[in-house]
Amino acid sequence: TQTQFYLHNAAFDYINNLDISQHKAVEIGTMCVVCNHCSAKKCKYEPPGLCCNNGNVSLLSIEQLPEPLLSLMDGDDQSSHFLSNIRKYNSCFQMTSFGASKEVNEPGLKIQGHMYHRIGLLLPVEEELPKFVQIYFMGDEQESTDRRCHLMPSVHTIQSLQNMLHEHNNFVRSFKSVLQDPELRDHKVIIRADKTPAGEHKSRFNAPTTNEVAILLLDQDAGKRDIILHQRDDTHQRILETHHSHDALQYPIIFWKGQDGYFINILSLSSGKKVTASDFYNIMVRSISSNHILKCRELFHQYIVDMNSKIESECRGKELKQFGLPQPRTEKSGISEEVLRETFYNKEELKEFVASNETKLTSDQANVYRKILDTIDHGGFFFLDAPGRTGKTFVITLLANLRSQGHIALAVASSSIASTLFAGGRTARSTFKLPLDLVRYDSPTCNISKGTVPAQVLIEC
Ligand SMILES: Nc1ncnc2c1ncn2[C@@H]1O[C@H](COP(=O)(O)OP(=O)(O)OP(=O)(O)O)[C@@H](O)[C@H]1O
Repeated sequence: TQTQFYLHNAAFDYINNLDISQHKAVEIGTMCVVCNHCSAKKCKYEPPGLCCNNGNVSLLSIEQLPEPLLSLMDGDDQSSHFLSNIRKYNSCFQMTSFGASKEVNEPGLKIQGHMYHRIGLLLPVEEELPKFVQIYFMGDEQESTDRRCHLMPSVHTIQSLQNMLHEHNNFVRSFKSVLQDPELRDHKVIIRADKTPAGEHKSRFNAPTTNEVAILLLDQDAGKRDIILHQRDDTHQRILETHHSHDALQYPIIFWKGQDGYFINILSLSSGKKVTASDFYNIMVRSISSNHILKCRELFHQYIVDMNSKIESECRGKELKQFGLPQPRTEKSGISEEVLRETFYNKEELKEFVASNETKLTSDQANVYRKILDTIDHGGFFFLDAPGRTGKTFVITLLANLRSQGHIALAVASSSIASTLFAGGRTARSTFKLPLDLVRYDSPTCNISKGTVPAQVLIEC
């Protein structure tokens, strides 16, 4: 049936309009299991250690929201309007831009490729309207509200959220103090990617604390992963997903205080091992009544997609076994890349090719072809010589017959150009590791050691 066929290689060939959960072999189910340690919600078959690693990772308790956010999340008159438009409200206050390498033009949040966030200048360049973080520093409170109301025309809510962030958000407060100091106006501001709070050792905690947020260093040397904000130069910087300030700069409605998100050096309290992004965010979305992230509707969806991309980017370069996936077959497991290269032909296609071309052989060609094939089992040497354009290459390509039966047939030629005549063709020099500096050796030998994979390939061919 279509669904049986569909699951084969489904992860590599995603089809948007097929509902994979309908397949009888797929059970996603509801998130009906709650972890005893961290209260994270999980699906039935997710392992116990998936969230907090059986209590080994713990995050700080969630602080109560300040007003007006508390009422807006918890059902005052404005609440339903706010929650229905929460992504728009967040965009009014986000300090970084949100982008993807490919956007899909469909309703809802649909993107493809990599997601990224960029941050620009603290102050707008001349004749440009302030945007993102610049709106916080427009000078006049009313002007900032008006600018934000272009995006979300709800003056009262915008104004009260703006006041809340000016009062509570560590980034806004820190940036403001830099901008207000005339002596610092031409300095760049660095938000360090790796930091240890003054007087503390980083292994003391396994969750970032709010009072270490927004460490701003002026005009020091910046590392590759640091965020640099210029006040004057017209530059935009892409923020790495694994920077601790990434989440707070993009989601001020969720991280109203500028709290840290995941960063790559968080250590587990008990084991001292590094906490992964996946551990961190599984606990972030834990089910406890005070967890306002779960109430953020579309903003929560965006956040989940964004954090998933962060987890994926952290996974790049790791081994499959770390995710419980089967390892590719390697040299140690008996089949190496070299053997795979010589056996990875589509046998059915080759059989068709051979069947349709064998019948075309002239009697002389067929004679040569049969003689070579008959010698395969006990070995032999042949030198095929005939006038040009009489079909020597044609006969040799028909030795695809061997590959169609799963045998190894190495196609080698003396030059690279000649080797392109054959499928899988390589130069004799590289295939047999022929020594090039014949002058220096009395009896030069090929550099293929016994018991190695190249030797195995030659033995099998
Ligand atoms: N029996 C055959 N039936 C159909 N086409 C053939 C046959 N033998 C050879 N050809 C075609 O004739 C052309 C020349 O053949 P091929 O390139 O194999 O000759 P060659 O002897 O290798 O030439 P050269 O010595 O110049 O390299 C090719 O297009 C090939 O497909």
